[in-house]
Amino acid sequence: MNGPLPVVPVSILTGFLGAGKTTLLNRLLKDPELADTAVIINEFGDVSIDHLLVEASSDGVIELADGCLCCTVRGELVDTLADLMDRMQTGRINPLKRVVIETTGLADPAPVLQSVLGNPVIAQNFRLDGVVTVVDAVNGLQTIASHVEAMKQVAVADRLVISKTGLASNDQLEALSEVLKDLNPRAPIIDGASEEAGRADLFACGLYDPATKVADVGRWLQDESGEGHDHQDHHHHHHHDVNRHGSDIRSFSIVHDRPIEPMALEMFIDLLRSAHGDKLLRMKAIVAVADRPERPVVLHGVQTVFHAPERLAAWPDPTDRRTRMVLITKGLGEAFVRDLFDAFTGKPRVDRADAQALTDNPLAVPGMKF
Ligand SMILES: Nc1nc2c(ncn2[C@@H]2O[C@H](COP(=O)(O)OP(=O)(O)OP(=O)(O)O)[C@@H](O)[C@H]2O)c(=O)[nH]1
Repeated sequence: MNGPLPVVPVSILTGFLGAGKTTLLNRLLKDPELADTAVIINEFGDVSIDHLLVEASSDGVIELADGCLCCTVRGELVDTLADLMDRMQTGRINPLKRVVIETTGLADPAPVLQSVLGNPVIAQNFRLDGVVTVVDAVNGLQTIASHVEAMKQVAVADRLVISKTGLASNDQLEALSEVLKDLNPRAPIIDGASEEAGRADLFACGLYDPATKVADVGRWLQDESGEGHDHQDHHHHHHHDVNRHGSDIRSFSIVHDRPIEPMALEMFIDLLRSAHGDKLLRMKAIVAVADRPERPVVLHGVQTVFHAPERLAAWPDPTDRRTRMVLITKGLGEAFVRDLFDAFTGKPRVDRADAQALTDNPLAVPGMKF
């Protein structure tokens, strides 16, 4: 038999909704240095899209679906790490050089860190080596000011990567850097567009040390280490984990099985963005568009910013060509968005306005002008 396996470094990739975690990860995974890396991704919502968009060979990506890593799925993370160790020990997988955990954008990082730092079994086999936090240059300031999770993600980081620098002004970048330095004076700030951000050693930060962070970090970790924490309470209630993040935050999805007319899609997105963008924390979709249904379009909305749509060459899973849309909203109800979608995609209901009525009468929906 072989001797004990070396302790595997675990890195955490975090950052608020839509900051650019998956984009950065996809870039990093091209570095051959990350060949023997297991990636654990976690997303909100009952419809999975992320795993379709991470460009790694599928056996390296483990998905923890449905729920947020800092809440319901925390136990699942510990089980997954234990299972990886078991598979290495029994030779079913090659020894891993590293594990990368990509958290959901709403994750409070403290319980995630505590899962690795504070669990005695996990700590025997894994060590926390690097928390990398992605901050969006356009929305970052606003997001840190309004979401405590985003602020904590910055404070716990070993390295801060600013994404979307090309979309922001110098003033925006300077103001953001000031805030980042206040919250986390020791973490280097790296331009996401730089070569440095794309190299595997971004993740290699050395053993995680809360003492190098602002004093609050130690306290957050301490708070999470107690047993009987109310995370358990969320276990049996689908969607309830979202409530940890504020009672007006909702995650829901829309699935549609017929291709959507390009114009209808554009109007739906336009209206959602212009009238309700501030309430739309995140929108992610893979869409069958009627002009070329065999080549789906991927859409990303992050607050009022909608990124350029991307046409995929083919469906990631050819057996499932349904349009899938995941939304995370704050103060914007599921029924409202669903009705709007139905109105534009030609599923009128007897008691509700259909698309024609909506476009004939711009006052029918506030803010709509075509
Ligand atoms: N222009 C530009 N766009 C970016 C950059 N990074 C990410 N994006 C875009 O931002 C959108 C969201 O990026 P993702 O990588 O999916 O963000 P995420 O943090 O993984 O999102 P969640 O998992 O939903 O929290 C996508 O449309 C990306 O193409 C960047 O550096 N520049």
